[in-house]
Amino acid sequence: MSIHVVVMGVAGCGKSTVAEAIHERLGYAYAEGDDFHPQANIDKMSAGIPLTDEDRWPWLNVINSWMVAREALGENTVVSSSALKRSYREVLAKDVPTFFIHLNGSHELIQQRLSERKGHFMPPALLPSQFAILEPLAPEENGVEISIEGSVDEMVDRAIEALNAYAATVAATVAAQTAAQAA
Ligand SMILES: Nc1ncnc2c1ncn2[C@@H]1O[C@H](COP(=O)(O)OP(=O)(O)OP(=O)(O)O)[C@@H](O)[C@H]1O
Ligand SMILES: O=C(O)[C@H](O)[C@@H](O)[C@H](O)[C@H](O)CO
Repeated sequence: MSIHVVVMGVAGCGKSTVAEAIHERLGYAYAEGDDFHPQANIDKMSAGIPLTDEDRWPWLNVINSWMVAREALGENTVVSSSALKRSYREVLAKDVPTFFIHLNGSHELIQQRLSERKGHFMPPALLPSQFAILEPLAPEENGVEISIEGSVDEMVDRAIEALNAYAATVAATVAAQTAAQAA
């Protein structure tokens, strides 16, 4: 069983930064979730208009298909995707065991990081609309919430520590299944 990670949270929380670090440090196949948006979605956000559920379903399904294809190849994956609502996460995790890492921080901190970022289509003015629909992970969902406070290295270390703990539980489950089959 492969491991599939979605790094989630509102725009500018650090998803790409953390997902790239997981790719670099652990070798998981990596995709930038924004690259799967149809051009119409990018145009809409660039114009300062929040996406609707209808805008997001096709995008979420394409990301899910990407993960399902890699699961079939036995690859581990990491992808950045805001995954703001539980219903979105259910689409992402369809037919593939998915671990969510929610990067959480204050509106003020993320607004500040967004306003300092250069060359990205997402206007900082859309941040309130992202927080307005954000549904944090429920206890029964497969994932963890980590703080984005501090340096990039501190944030990445927290994410990798959480992922390693999850990977250990997956390895233990696989070992137990193998032992049961051999018995
Ligand atoms: N811990 C941190 N300390 C300082 N700056 C950070 C930290 N984490 C991320 N940043 C910076 O904040 C900005 C947003 O990070 P990033 O682009 O990774 O977020 P994102 O969630 O992928 O954004 P989007 O959803 O818009 O694609 C970037 O300029 C990044 O370099
Ligand atoms: O669901 C959404 O509204 C979008 O995915 C946004 O979150 C952006 O794509 C991303 O965060 C880039 O800033």
